[in-house]
Amino acid sequence: RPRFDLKYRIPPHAMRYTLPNNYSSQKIYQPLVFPNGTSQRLPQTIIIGVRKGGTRALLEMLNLHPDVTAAESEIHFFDWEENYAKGLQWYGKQMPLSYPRQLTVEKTPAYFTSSEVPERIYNMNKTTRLLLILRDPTERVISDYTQVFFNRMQKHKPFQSVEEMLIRNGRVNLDYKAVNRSLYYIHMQNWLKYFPLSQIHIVDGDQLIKEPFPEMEKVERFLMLSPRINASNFYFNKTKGFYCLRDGVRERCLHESKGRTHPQVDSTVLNKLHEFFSEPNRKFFETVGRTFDWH
Ligand SMILES: Nc1ncnc2c1ncn2[C@@H]1O[C@H](COP(=O)(O)OS(=O)(=O)O)[C@@H](OP(=O)(O)O)[C@H]1O
Repeated sequence: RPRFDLKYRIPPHAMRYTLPNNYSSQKIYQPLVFPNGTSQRLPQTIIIGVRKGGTRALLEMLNLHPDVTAAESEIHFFDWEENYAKGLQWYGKQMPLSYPRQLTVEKTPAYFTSSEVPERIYNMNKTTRLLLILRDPTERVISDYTQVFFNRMQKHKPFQSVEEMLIRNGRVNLDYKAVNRSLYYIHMQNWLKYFPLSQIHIVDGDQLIKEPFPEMEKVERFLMLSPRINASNFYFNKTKGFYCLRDGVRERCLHESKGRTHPQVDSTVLNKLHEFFSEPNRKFFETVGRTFDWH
């Protein structure tokens, strides 16, 4: 066995003097291996966001691959202090059982915009392959608004119109978190302090809506998975207005909270948003060396 494996068998207090300065006891994770070879492995790939980018669709589509297992719910390990404090053992226990040949993936859309997360993922495993799904920033803001609007409406809480939220004193309201989340280049810079661009695959969320298969082929290639996802895994459902998934005989669409009708937004407000995002978008394209078909 390679020598470094030893570190997983020696208790941390006994290793104090041989460990590097930046060592964190959180690095130790020992999953229980069942007789059939399955265990709850830490994710080798993480869908880091963006919120409302299409993270659920991406996770479910990736999960069609036989060599992928996905954590069902959003774990919020790296962005919620109370979870992070529970350590890697806790994180590992949130993962599905997998065979050694399988990749484990989790998605928490808030990771992308949480400044402390890149370093924490790096500390867990600097070879983690990151998936980032992005959508036209203006569309994303409106989707974000729509989600909060629905939640508040369901709870019979008051809500403001999208225009009131977006515009303050005639300008785009930077205090509105949804606007900040769409400033992709700012958040991307945090990730690039820890991960090379080659380790972050950006999925075009607008394309994933229109034509999921080619986007998923790119994801397979990035993750070095054999090409097992097929065009026949997707079919367009007219009632839903989106592609749904076919896995053998099983057909299913995403939950009704995915693909909601957005409110009609005043055209001057929309134009202001498009104008507002044009410079941040340009900076983002420059940062990642790639352009997207955004307004
Ligand atoms: N196939 C398919 N079916 C349904 N919805 C799809 C699909 N592909 C992408 N999308 C888009 O995913 C958007 C929701 O994004 P997320 O899953 O990232 O949202 S969340 O942050 O987890 O709440 C969701 O945003 P809204 O349209 O605003 O509801 C969808 O546009």
